[in-house]
Amino acid sequence: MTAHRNGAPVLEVKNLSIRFGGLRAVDDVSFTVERQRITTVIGPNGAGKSTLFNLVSGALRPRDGQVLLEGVDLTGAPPHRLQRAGLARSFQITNLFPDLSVFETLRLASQILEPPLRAWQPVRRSTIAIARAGALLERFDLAAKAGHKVAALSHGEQRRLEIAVALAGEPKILLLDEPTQGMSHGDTEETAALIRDLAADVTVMLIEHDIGLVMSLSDHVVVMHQGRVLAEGPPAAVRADPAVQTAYFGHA
Ligand SMILES: Nc1ncnc2c1ncn2[C@@H]1O[C@H](COP(=O)(O)OP(=O)(O)OP(=O)(O)O)[C@@H](O)[C@H]1O
Repeated sequence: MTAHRNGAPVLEVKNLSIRFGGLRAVDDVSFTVERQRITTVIGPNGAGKSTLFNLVSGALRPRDGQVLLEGVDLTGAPPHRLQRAGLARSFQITNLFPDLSVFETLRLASQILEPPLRAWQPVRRSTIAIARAGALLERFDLAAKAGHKVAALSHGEQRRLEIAVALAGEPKILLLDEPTQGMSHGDTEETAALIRDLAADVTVMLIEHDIGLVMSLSDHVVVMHQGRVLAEGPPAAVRADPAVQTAYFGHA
């Protein structure tokens, strides 16, 4: 399977829908994520952004619609299968193990690159995973912290490590759920630069509330409102859209 299989986009979401009781949390949502572009999903609280991410990453099964990764229908596939197929997700809530070292965290995350029959061999022989962990330490400027426990890292370093963990398996698409949430201004700027840098290697799709960041970071913006796609397009065009002004910014 080549990276450019059939020339299909990295991710296609077609008519995706889910209901919680009577609530149409995601309602007939369709859009395309093109390769090596940063696509951002925005929308007011409760618009359905997290639910959409849960559907795309396999945490929830849709009632209707399809999720295609490079043209392959993976609708309803469990998260581990989507991960093997090249979809990685980094969570809003820090989900690192505080007592593991930074290096061990990255080596474990890179274990997916080892051939399946070698996955359970003694870890010192996991040469691919060890090499990948070393490269990630350099890339994410964490080499000086390799032996430190995750708990000893600053908030910004932990977020960098989370992104490194998500990239460890060399995914085709990386989903980031509010990557700058709770960060100081300095850490936000640093993370934005990191995401821009990442986009050269991997397609990025994110949920982000910081509208300044959305405007400066995104190639494509999808605006959700009440479970539906209200508008999509380049950031400036979306921001100027009167329907978006009303629904999202609270004025026309
Ligand atoms: N498991 C669930 N059961 C019932 N209702 C849910 C569930 N998950 C989400 N919802 C509801 O679905 C709607 C969409 O929620 P969702 O979390 O996807 O919105 P969001 O755009 O991510 O919001 P926020 O910006 O506040 O995170 C909301 O009304 C929410 O209360």
